[in-house]
Amino acid sequence: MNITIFSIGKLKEKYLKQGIDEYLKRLTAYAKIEIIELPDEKAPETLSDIEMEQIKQKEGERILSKISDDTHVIALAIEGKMKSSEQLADDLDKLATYGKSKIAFVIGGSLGLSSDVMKRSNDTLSFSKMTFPHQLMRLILVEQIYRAFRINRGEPYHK
Ligand SMILES: C[S@@+](CC[C@H](N)C(=O)[O-])C[C@H]1O[C@@H](n2cnc3c(N)ncnc32)[C@H](O)[C@@H]1O
Repeated sequence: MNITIFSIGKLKEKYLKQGIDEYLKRLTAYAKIEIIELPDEKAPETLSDIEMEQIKQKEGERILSKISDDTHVIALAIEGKMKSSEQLADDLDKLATYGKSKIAFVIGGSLGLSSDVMKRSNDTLSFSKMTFPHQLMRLILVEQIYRAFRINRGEPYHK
């Protein structure tokens, strides 16, 4: 399985980078996984609704230009579907069974994902009603992908 995580904005915090690198290393035993970081648009504090939409639109175009038609896209969104770790594991297992080998997870920038990205997405994933910073979201996501593979292989992992 080829998993790509598209993420808007730079990863700046060293402690998060170390955590993400650790899970990426562990994941090499299960899948080909890479993170593609795409530049964010400057978003000053005071923006009109139209300006916010334009920013999301531009960031969304950057994401969509990198995604091939045969990719199964899962958008991370607060208002997305909440799933257990076992459900995510089952989703990945089913995708592999049905021959879907290219999976993309998409993490938005400070304003979230554009409507075009949401439309292109085959599924959505919410990690709760809380808002997480995109950098931390990456770490949580790679841990959950790792957990999913461990569950699917029946391998022990701390509960
Ligand atoms: C700082 S958040 C954006 C917040 C923005 N106001 C919104 O409503 O989407 C940056 C990105 O992290 C991801 N994210 C943050 N919290 C999340 C959550 N609880 N569940 C799923 N994704 C989340 C989403 O992809 C979001 O676009």
